[in-house]
Amino acid sequence: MTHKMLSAEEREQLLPNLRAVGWNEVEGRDAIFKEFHFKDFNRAFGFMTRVALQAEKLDHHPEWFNVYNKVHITLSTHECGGLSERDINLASFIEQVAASLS
Ligand SMILES: C[C@H](O)[C@H](O)[C@H]1CNC2=NC(N)=NC(=O)C2=N1
Repeated sequence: MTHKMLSAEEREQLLPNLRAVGWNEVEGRDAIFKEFHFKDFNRAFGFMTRVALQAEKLDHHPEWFNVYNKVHITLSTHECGGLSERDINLASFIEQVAASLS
C-alpha cells in the first residue's frame, strides 16, 4: 500500500488543530510529537495497550518511549518519509484514548 505525504494545504488545515492539543512538529524530520502524563504507570500502560491494539488494526504504529507515568509519542509514515493522513488518524485516536483515561 502507498501513502501520500500531506500537501501544504492539508497541513495548513490539520496541523493547527493538533498543535492546539499539544502535538508539535519535530525539528529536522517530518513527524509530530507529544508527551503524555498519567497519574501512574498503570494508567500509562493501559493507554499504551489501547493504542497498541488500534495501531495493529490500522497497521500504523507509533514510535514511543515510556518511563513510569510518561509516554512520549512520535508519529510519521516511514513509507512516504513524512506525515500522511494515517498519522493524523492515529493522533486523533490517541487523543480520544488519553481523554478517556485522564
Ligand atoms: C509492512 C507494513 O504495512 C508497514 O511496515 C507499516 C507498518 N507500520 C507503520 N507505522 C508507521 N508509523 N509508519 C509506517 O510507514 C508503517 N508501515
